[in-house]
Amino acid sequence: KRSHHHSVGIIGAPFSKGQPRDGVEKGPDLIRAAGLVEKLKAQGCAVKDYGNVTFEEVANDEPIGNVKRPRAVGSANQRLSTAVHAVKNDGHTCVMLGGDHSLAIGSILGHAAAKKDLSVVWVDAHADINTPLTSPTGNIHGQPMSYLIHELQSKIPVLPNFSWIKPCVSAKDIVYIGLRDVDPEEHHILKLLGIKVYSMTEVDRLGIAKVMEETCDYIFSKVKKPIHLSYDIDALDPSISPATGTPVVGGLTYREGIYITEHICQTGLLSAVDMVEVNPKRGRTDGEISSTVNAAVDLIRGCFGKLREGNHPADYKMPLP
Ligand SMILES: O=C(O)[C@H]1NCCC[C@H]1CCC[B-](O)(O)O
Ligand SMILES: [Mn+2]
Ligand SMILES: [Mn+2]
Ligand SMILES: [Mn+2]
Repeated sequence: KRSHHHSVGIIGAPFSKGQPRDGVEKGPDLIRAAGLVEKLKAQGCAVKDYGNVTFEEVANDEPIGNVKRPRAVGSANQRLSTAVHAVKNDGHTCVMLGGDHSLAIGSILGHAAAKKDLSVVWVDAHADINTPLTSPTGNIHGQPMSYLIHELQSKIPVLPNFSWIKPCVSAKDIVYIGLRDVDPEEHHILKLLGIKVYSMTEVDRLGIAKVMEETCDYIFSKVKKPIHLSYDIDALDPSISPATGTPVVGGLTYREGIYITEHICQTGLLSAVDMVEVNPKRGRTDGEISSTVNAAVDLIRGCFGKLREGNHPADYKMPLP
């Protein structure tokens, strides 16, 4: 039995109520259908697919203030956090397939329940750090980080089905990569908390290799913490991943996106990864959908050792005549 460098636990989270567009709940099964499990096994990973989380129907989920579908989002994330906690307790690196980015609430909290001190690398066109009171849309996929950060808790109102949520990440343990569409209120929060941000300007100025070098120096500067990588597919340029809810021009190239996951992998500290916001209904052609889904698969493969130079098993022996 070949030794496995990576042991992967996959959870599907077919959930869309953190935002208004149908289709993103199809992400998990589309990513599986593109061969994620088989491809991870082919590159030497041990893989266990835990299936999809089932979410309860919530009736009369009226907005609270302008916060939309709070009860469904709170309930879904509580169930997801339980599932992620179990995967971590089984000793795997957890892969959470979304679904919209509100699911990072449950993914990060479930991860933190198993590994108390986390660093978060958030790869996204967006900061997703609006509070319920600053959000311009009320869509919770634009807010997940606000519920998780210790320093923001005085700004968070009580919401139904959110009482189980306790902050688990410090501002100093967060790095953003890929930002290019940030609300003014979010920008104020990022500056107020002094959160490390590599926007697309820094990606252009420094180059992705320097961004990743600095990211790792920053999050490991004091003590090495397990990494939670939360990857919104809309971090990539829409020329690569158009089938998503909130595409923004001027994104990461496919190569930059892959470099991020290759680099995170080689730290040996990746403990959980989210791959969210793949929405087939936002692709205008089958080609746009497959380009988006295949990018998601390739990014995850980069998290678990796939290298563009090639790979070969440690125990490989050339055939002899
Ligand atoms: O808070 C919001 O609704 C908006 N704020 C500015 C960016 C776009 C949108 C949030 C997008 C959420 B994401 O990153 O999960 O797609
Ligand atoms: Mn986004
Ligand atoms: Mn996002
Ligand atoms: Mn999105």
